[in-house]
Formats: sequence, structure tokens, C-alpha cells
Amino acid sequence: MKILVDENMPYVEPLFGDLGDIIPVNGRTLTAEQVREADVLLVRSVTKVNAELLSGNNKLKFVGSATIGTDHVDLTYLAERNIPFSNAPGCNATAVGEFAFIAMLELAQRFNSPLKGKVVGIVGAGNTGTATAKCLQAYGIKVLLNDPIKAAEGDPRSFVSLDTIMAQADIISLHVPITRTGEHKTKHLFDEARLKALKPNTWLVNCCRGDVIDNQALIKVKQQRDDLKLVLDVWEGEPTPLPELVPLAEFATPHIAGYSLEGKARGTFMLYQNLCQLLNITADKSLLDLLPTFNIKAVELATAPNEKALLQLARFVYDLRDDDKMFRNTFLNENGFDTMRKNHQHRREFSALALAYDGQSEVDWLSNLGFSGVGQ
Ligand SMILES: NC(=O)C1=CN([C@@H]2O[C@H](COP(=O)(O)OP(=O)(O)OC[C@H]3O[C@@H](n4cnc5c(N)ncnc54)[C@H](O)[C@@H]3O)[C@@H](O)[C@H]2O)C=CC1
Ligand SMILES: O=C(O)C(=O)[C@H](O)COP(=O)(O)O
Repeated sequence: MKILVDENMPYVEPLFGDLGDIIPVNGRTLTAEQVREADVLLVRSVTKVNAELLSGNNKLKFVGSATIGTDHVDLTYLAERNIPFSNAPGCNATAVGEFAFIAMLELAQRFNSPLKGKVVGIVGAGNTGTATAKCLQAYGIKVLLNDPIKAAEGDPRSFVSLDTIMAQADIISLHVPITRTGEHKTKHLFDEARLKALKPNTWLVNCCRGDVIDNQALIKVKQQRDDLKLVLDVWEGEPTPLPELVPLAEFATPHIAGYSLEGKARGTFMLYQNLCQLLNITADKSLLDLLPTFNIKAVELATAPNEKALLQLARFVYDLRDDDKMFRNTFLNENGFDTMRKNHQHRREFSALALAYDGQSEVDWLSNLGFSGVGQ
């Protein structure tokens, strides 16, 4: 069996090695010719999976995408050809939630304006929005959720309108899929008018898809409004963001909000489980065996951490400043955006770090945030 795999998908060899010949490919430049003889195709978000790519292949048994988003896949075409497909819903939701939370802590430190006491509006209350809310609520932050689709479906949480978020939130974090049609379309949901209407000193975080914000309009508005602070992980026109926009963001990264080792491993593992099910074989590998041990065994806390100390703890697992600096220095290089993504391997989730502390009840919120071993 020929298994064609995006070369940026980790843990493929230990999971799929027994199932066939693994052929790594560049997902961004993958051609129909390369795919012609594949039995299984495993992609990430940079590969457009459509008739143009697949029409020359008549033996494909499975297409998997180790991602949450499916906007790069023509699902209708796959269904018409009866090619089984699965993505990996929720695989990197914790990574995105922690990324957004850490970015907010970093902004708070940089501008000497504590996160504690602020109100955060989450637009899109699915897996990644909920993971972000979970971190914020563990830390005692008031969260407003906007998701008209979930609200209409009867989700029991409280929802507010986007206008309420615009009026009340100090920070807005975006967690919607990109959709281009329909009542709730998200393309340019934040257009020039909405960007201009952001209340003074708003922090805007985008780690869903670049074109949820009109990037040209964002440049225009930001150039006139120094009070707005931006965290941008995703960009219109990836892998070539508008060069004028990058310096306007406080934190800028190349679509790596979901790139914890745990999140990436989960993505590959979910595809492994799905393929095993399809082939009717037992999935006998374990996700835990894939992850390396974390290089810090445990951190002993003398007292419950204040916000500054919490940021220090967060930086042990992920120092966003490093990625921001590297991105600014390299994004204009040839393939700079993709090279940084390809080599990104260092990030862990809060759960990788064990905390030791005597009086457990005072720091329950740290275990709610996701850290391990609190009070042990
Ligand atoms: N930067 C990164 O590395 C990553 C980016 N993503 C992006 O984030 C998106 C969201 O991921 P999940 O939360 O896992 O998806 P999800 O499908 O679990 O949740 C998305 C939510 O957005 C809601 N929604 C749709 N249109 C809306 C609108 N107009 N206003 C408010 N809410 C709306 C939906 O009802 C749904 O509850 C993905 O589709 C993907 O594009 C996901 C993972 C990593
Ligand atoms: O899961 C998604 O959706 C994402 O946006 C991915 O985290 C993006 O990573 P790649 O699939 O492009 O490596």
C-alpha cells in the first residue's frame, strides 16, 4: 500500500510504518502526478484536495487531513467519488487555547495592563474557542461567547451577539472556520467598518483563518489607531502575508497556534485510528508512547503564582516571544513562512509541566488551566 504523506506530519513512521510504504511529499507543491498511484493520502492544511489533484488516481482508499479546518478539501468531490475522508476535529484545540491565553498574558506584561479584570469575547465557541475560554475561566477571567449557530442548535451555554462583544470586551479572540457564503459567513467578518468600531484599547487575537479579518483594512485602521493591539497567527494570502501588516502586530507567527507536539501527535494519531477502522485492523499503537518526556521534571511553587509568575510558568512550556522574533526575521526570506512551520518542534502543552505545591486548594485553578501534578 502506498501512503503519501505531507512531510510536515510528525509520528507517521511509528504509526503507519506497518501499514505500507510511506512516501513523504511537500504538501504545498503536491501534484496530480505524484498522487496518481497513492492508496492513502495524508495531508495538512496547505494541500488543496480537489478534482484537479485526484482525478488521475482511481485507487485511492482514504484521504485524511491532520487538521481541524477542512476548508482546503473539496468534501463534495470526495463524497461523489466515494473516497472515505476524515479530518482530526479538536486535535490541536488545547494548543490553540493555550496559544491565545499565553498571547494575552504576554500583552498584559508588555503593556503593564493586567489580564485579570479584563473581559474577553470569544467569537466561535467550538473546540478552539472553548479551549481558550477554559484557560481564561480557570484564571478567573470573564468570558463572553458569540456563536449564533451553536445558540440556534440549543447549546446550553450563554451566548451574546457580536455587537455585545464589540461593546463590552477588552479582548476579542477569533475561533471561527472560514466560510464564504450563507447567513453566518466569516470571510471578512472583521471588515473595515467593524475594525473601525472596535472600542478603544481593544486587543484583537486571530488564530483561526487569515481572511476572517480584511487584512488591507486592518493595515489602514491600525495605522490610524495605535491603541489597538494585534496578535496574528494567520494571514490573508499565506504563505505570503502582506509585509506591511507584520510589523503592526504585537505578536506575529506563521500559522502555528495549533503546533504543540501533543496537538500534532493527536492529529496524526486520529488519522491512524480512522484508517485502521476502515481497513478493519486493530489500532494497537499508543499516543502516549509518541511524545518525548518534557525537559523540566517539575516546578516547585513556594506560593500561588501572581500574573507575572504565571507567565513565567507558561513560558517554560511555550515562549511565544521566540517564535515572534524568528518570524519577523525570516518571513520575507524565500519560503520563510513554510520553513519556520516545517522546523517547528519545540512547543509543549501545559499538561507537560508538573507543578508541586503544598496547599492544593489555593492553586486548583492551575490544574484547571491544564498543568499536571498540582499539590503533589
Ligand atoms: N491557527 C491554527 O493553527 C489553527 C486554526 N484553526 C482554525 O480554527 C477554526 C475553528 O476551529 P474549531 O474551534 O476547532 O472549530 P469548530 O468547528 O469546533 O468551531 C467553530 C465554531 O465557530 C462557529 N461559527 C461559525 N460561523 C460563525 C460566525 N459567523 N460567528 C460566530 N461563530 C461562528 C461554529 O458554530 C462553531 O461552533 C478551524 O476551522 C480552523 O480554520 C484550527 C486549528 C489550528
Ligand atoms: O488544524 C487546523 O485547521 C490548522 O489550521 C492547522 O493547525 C494548521 O497546520 P497545518 O495543517 O497547515 O500544518
